[in-house]
Amino acid sequence: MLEIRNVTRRFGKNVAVSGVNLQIQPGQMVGIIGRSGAGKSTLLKTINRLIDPSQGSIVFEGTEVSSLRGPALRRWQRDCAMIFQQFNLVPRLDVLTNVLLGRLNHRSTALNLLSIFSREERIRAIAALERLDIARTALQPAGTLSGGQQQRVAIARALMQEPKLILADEPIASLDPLNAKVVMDALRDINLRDGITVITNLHTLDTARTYCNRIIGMQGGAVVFDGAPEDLTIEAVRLVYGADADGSEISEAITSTSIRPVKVRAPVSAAPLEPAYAPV
Ligand SMILES: Nc1ncnc2c1ncn2[C@@H]1O[C@H](COP(=O)(O)OP(=O)(O)OP(=O)(O)O)[C@@H](O)[C@H]1O
Repeated sequence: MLEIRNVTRRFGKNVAVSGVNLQIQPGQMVGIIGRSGAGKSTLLKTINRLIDPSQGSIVFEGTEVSSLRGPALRRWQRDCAMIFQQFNLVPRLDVLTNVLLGRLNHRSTALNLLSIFSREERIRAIAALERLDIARTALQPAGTLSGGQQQRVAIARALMQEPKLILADEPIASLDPLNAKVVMDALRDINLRDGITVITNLHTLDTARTYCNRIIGMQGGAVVFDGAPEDLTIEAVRLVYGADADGSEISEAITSTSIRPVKVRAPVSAAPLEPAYAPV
């Protein structure tokens, strides 16, 4: 179990995450929603220790990960794979090598310096690519792939880490609806078949409702909603997102980052990943 105990993170005077307490059971698929600046990314990054909490602690299976250093911290970051909106691949390296980079924290520094990967590691990397239906791209430079394919490479790289947790920071925010569905389906498959806990920031409510069995809503750095998708009533949504400044209805395709809502044309439930937003 992952426990976030009274975690606060400040940047100067700005409180990005404020007194967050959460317990996340193994195997959950958790969606974090909230407006831009609500603290979603900061919370995920404190779990992975890309950012350290200013106060509070994070405990995983009885180990306080918020105080780990050196090799123990690297082992935690291996157990806790991270997927980013912008994929974070090495564009000039081929896809297979990008996936193999997921093994780095499993190996000695010498092997890493020599970039020597075993036959078994290569077979596993190809199997991960096959699972995500992109094995045919294995020898292409990662930068030549579409956004959806690159995100699938990033997921294959995460799988190579053999993680206990996958943290995904707006994994579909840069993708078109079809690729967004492919990526979310892949994360759900990993969650269901491998039992890996997935915690993902999402910028649309309908995606959170469709894929997650628990939704956490953040507002001003604090958790203001924590429950099942069916408990996310319109009142709860208003609590998370606040009342719309222009008085327009909050839509299921409400966004948190670089995209802003426009007047919605049709009930979104009919088309879960249909975008009802326009690029800024
Ligand atoms: N490295 C940083 N230095 C200073 N302030 C930061 C830093 N990272 C985040 N913040 C601030 O912390 C607050 C929360 O940011 P965060 O990125 O966690 O929000 P978010 O909910 O993920 O937003 P978005 O959906 O836009 O990514 C914001 O006010 C942001 O400006």
